[in-house]
Amino acid sequence: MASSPATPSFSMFPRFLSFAYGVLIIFSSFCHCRRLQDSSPQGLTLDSVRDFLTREEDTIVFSLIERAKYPYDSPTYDPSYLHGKLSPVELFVRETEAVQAKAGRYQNPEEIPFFPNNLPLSLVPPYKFPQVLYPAAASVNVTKTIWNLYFNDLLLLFTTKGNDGNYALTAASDLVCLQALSRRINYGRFVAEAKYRDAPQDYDPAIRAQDKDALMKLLTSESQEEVVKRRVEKKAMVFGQDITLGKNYTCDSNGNRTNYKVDPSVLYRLYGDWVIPLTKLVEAEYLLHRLD
Ligand SMILES: O=C(O)C(=O)C[C@]1(C(=O)O)C=C[C@@H](O)C=C1
Repeated sequence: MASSPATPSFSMFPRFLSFAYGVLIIFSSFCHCRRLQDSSPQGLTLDSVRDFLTREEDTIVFSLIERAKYPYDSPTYDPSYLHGKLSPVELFVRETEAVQAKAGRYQNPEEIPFFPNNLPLSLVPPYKFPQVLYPAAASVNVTKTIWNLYFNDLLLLFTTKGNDGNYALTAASDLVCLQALSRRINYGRFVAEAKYRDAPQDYDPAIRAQDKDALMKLLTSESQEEVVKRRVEKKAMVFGQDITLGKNYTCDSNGNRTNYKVDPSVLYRLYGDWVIPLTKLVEAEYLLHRLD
């Protein structure tokens, strides 16, 4: 029996709907990709990367304040304590990084593990983080230096002597400090990329000559460094003071409070001697590969 003229167009309707839906999906994902492509180059400016570094200061200051709740707790750093090759802190960091890798932490190019070998794959669906770094330079990092610096020098400057048995808590606090420092310092890759995009003509000759000293000079802003050191010292004063309802805090002869949880001068020194120089080193090493 011949079908009525209305029947074929009715049966086409679901196919038309799925076709329209398909077009809509393709169009919306195209718009999404365009947004990512559009936003990344414009979003990466010297102001935006400096905003990121400023916000990271809060995380660093708070993480040191948290670690300072516990004494040094030397068994945390002693491999013989576990009768093996790893100290409790190294065991803690390796195991935590494995869990965080599964949860997708290292999909974000801002995050770099301390022990990248043999990490499990992420179990979460990939997220399209904007890829703003130059691929040949993106893997530059100084995590090993940060690790050694933290345990050999920094920790002793802001923890009290002693042992209260809280080794898991000290190791957990150490990892938060390490991750905050690493994120800040290795963000030098993004700072360098922003500076390079601003004025490639200034950097290209030094990159071609592989002249690290010249790059260091170009990257340095002494006035900005002073602002950063003073601000982080002030944050240590504000975040690390005891909050009381009465005026029962201790003061020095100038009337300044003295009972901070982490000595603000340690923060000034940490930034002046290590954080800023290492960030600059990352910036320079990144740029050395910017034309590879
Ligand atoms: O803000 C910049 O221009 C940076 O490169 C960052 C930074 C820093 O680590 O805080 C590093 C080098 C400059 O001399 C000033 C500051």
